[in-house]
Amino acid sequence: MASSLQNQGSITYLTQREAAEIDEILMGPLGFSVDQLMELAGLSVATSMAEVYKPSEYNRVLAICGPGNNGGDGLVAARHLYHFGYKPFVCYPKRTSKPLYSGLVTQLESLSIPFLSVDELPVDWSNDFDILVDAMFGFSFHGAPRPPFDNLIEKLVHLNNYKQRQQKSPVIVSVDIPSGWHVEEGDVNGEGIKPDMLVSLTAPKLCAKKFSGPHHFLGGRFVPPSIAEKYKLHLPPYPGTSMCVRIGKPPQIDISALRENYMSPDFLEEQVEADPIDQFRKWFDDAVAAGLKEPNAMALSTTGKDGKPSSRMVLLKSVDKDGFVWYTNYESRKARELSENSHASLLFYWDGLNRQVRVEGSVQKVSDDESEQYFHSRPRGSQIGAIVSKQSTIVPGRHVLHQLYKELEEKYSDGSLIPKPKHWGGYRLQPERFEFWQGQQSRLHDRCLLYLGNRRTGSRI
Ligand SMILES: NC(=O)C1=CN([C@@H]2O[C@H](COP(=O)(O)OP(=O)(O)OC[C@H]3O[C@@H](n4cnc5c(N)ncnc54)[C@H](OP(=O)(O)O)[C@@H]3O)[C@@H](O)[C@H]2O)[C@@H](O)CC1
Ligand SMILES: Cc1cc2nc3c(=O)[nH]c(=O)nc-3n(C[C@H](O)[C@H](O)[C@H](O)COP(=O)(O)O)c2cc1C
Ligand SMILES: Cc1ncc(COP(=O)(O)O)c(C=O)c1O
Ligand SMILES: [K+]
Repeated sequence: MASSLQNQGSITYLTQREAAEIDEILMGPLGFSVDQLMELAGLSVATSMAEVYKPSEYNRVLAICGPGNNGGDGLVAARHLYHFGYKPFVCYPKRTSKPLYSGLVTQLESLSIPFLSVDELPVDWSNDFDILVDAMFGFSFHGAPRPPFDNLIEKLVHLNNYKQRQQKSPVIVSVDIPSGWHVEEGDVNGEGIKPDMLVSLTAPKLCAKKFSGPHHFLGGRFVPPSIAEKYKLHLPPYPGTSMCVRIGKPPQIDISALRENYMSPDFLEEQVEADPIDQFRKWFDDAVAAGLKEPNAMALSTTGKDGKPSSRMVLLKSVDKDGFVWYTNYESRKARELSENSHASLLFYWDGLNRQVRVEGSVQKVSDDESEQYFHSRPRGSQIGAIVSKQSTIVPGRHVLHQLYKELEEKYSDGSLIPKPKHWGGYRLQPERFEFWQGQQSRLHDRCLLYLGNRRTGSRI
C-alpha cells in the first residue's frame, strides 16, 4: 500500500528519556509485551522497505542485528522480508539466550535463512548485498560502539564513500536510530553512517532531525491516544491499513526512470473464455477478490463530430450480454459527443493484477425505466447531487451548489421520493471488440483480441 503525502506539517521528536519512558508505559500499565511491540516494529520496517525497494530489484538483504531490542526488530524484519520475496541473510554476533530471541532465531533458521558470523561476511559488501539493514542500536545506545559493532559500523560508513564515487553499492536502511549516532545529537562529527532510509519507530527521536537521506518512514502503529496526548505527539496519520507512513516530502524522482517490470502468471489463449463477456466477468471477479479499489472505475473515451477525442472516468454499474452500463448527465460533454458519434471505448486498468481491458462499441441510452430504477437505488445525497449538478458547465462557485443542495435536502427531509431529473440517466455500450492485456516481464505482454461472438487472435506484443 502507498504511503500518505499529507504529512508535511510539524513532527514531534523524542528525547532519549521520553523514548525509554514510552517504552516503559507501553509494557507496563498499557499491557503490551515486548514480543508484540517487536513484531509490529519489525513488520513496519519490512513494509517500509518494500514500499521503496522492490524485491525484484533489491533482493539480497543483510540484516545486521545488535544485542538489544533494536536487534530484535531486525530479526523480525528479516522474517517478514523473506515472506515478501526477498533473500535475507542475518549477522547476529551478540546473541542473548532470552526465549524471545532464541525463538526469533529458530524461526529464521526454519526458513533456511543463513546466519553469517562477522568472519564469514564478505570483504566487499557491495557485490553480495542489495540492502543492508542496520539494526544494531536503538534508543538505548550510549558512548562509543564496542566491538564487534565498531567495525561493522565502519564498514557501513565506508560504503558511503563508494556512493560518492558513484559505484554500485547497497542501500542502507537504519532501524529507529542510525547506529553509532547520538540518540539526540545525531551524527556529531559527521563521520557516521549515512543511511538511505530511516524507519523511526513509535515516534522519531531527536537525532532524526539530522537525517538527510531520501526516505524517512514512521512505523510502530500501536501508539494509543493516551500516550499521544501525554507526550503531545504530532505524527502523520497512517494511510488505510498500512503499517508505515512516509515522513516528509518524497524524494525528487526522475520520471523517465519510473517503471515496473510486470510479473504475472501466463495468460494463454487456451485459458480465454470463448465469450469475451465471460472473460471480462472472470477478470472483474479477480479484481474484486484482490480487494482493488473501485474495480468498476473505467475510462470512457468519446469523440464528437469535430473528431477530437475526450476521456474521463465513469463507474460501471452493470455488465451482461447486452453490454456495459454507466450513469451520467445527459447534458454533459460526453452526452453531447455521444449524440454526435455513438462509437466509444472503455478502458479498465487493474493495477494490482497487471491487467488492462479495452472495450469498443456503440452506445445507446438505457430505457427510462432502467434509469429510474437505478436512480432511486442511489444514496439520497447522490440523488440530490444529480439534480443540483449541471455537469460540464462552469459554476459561479461551490456555494451555489451547496445552497441548492441544502434547499433540496430540506425539501425532501420527510423521506419523500426524489424525482429523477430528466437530464440524468444511463448509457449502454454494446461491445464489438475487446482486448485483454496481461503485463509480463521485459514488456513482452500477453494480449488477446476478441470480437464479440467470434474469437480472432491471441498475440504477444
Ligand atoms: N516503543 C518502543 O519503545 C519500542 C522499541 N523498539 C525497539 O527497541 C529499541 C530500543 O531497544 P533497547 O532498549 O533494547 O536498546 P538498543 O538500543 O537496542 O540496545 C541496547 C543494547 O545495546 C548495548 N549497547 C548500548 N550502547 C552500546 C555501545 N556503545 N556499544 C555496544 N553495545 C552497546 C546495550 O548494552 P549495555 O550498554 O546495556 O551493556 C544493550 O545490550 C528501539 O530503538 C526500537 O528499535 C521496538 O522493538 C518496539 C517498540
Ligand atoms: C473514479 C471516478 C468515477 C466517476 N464516475 C462517474 C460516473 O459514473 N458518472 C459521471 O457522470 N461522472 C463520473 N465521474 C466524473 C467524470 O469523470 C467527469 O468528471 C464528469 O462525468 C464530467 O465529464 P464530461 O464533462 O466529459 O462529460 C467519475 C470520476 C471518477 C474519477
Ligand atoms: C458525477 C458522478 N455521477 C455519478 C457517479 C456514479 O455514482 P453512483 O455510484 O452513485 O451511481 C459518480 C461517481 O464518481 C460521479 O462522480
Ligand atoms: K539502528
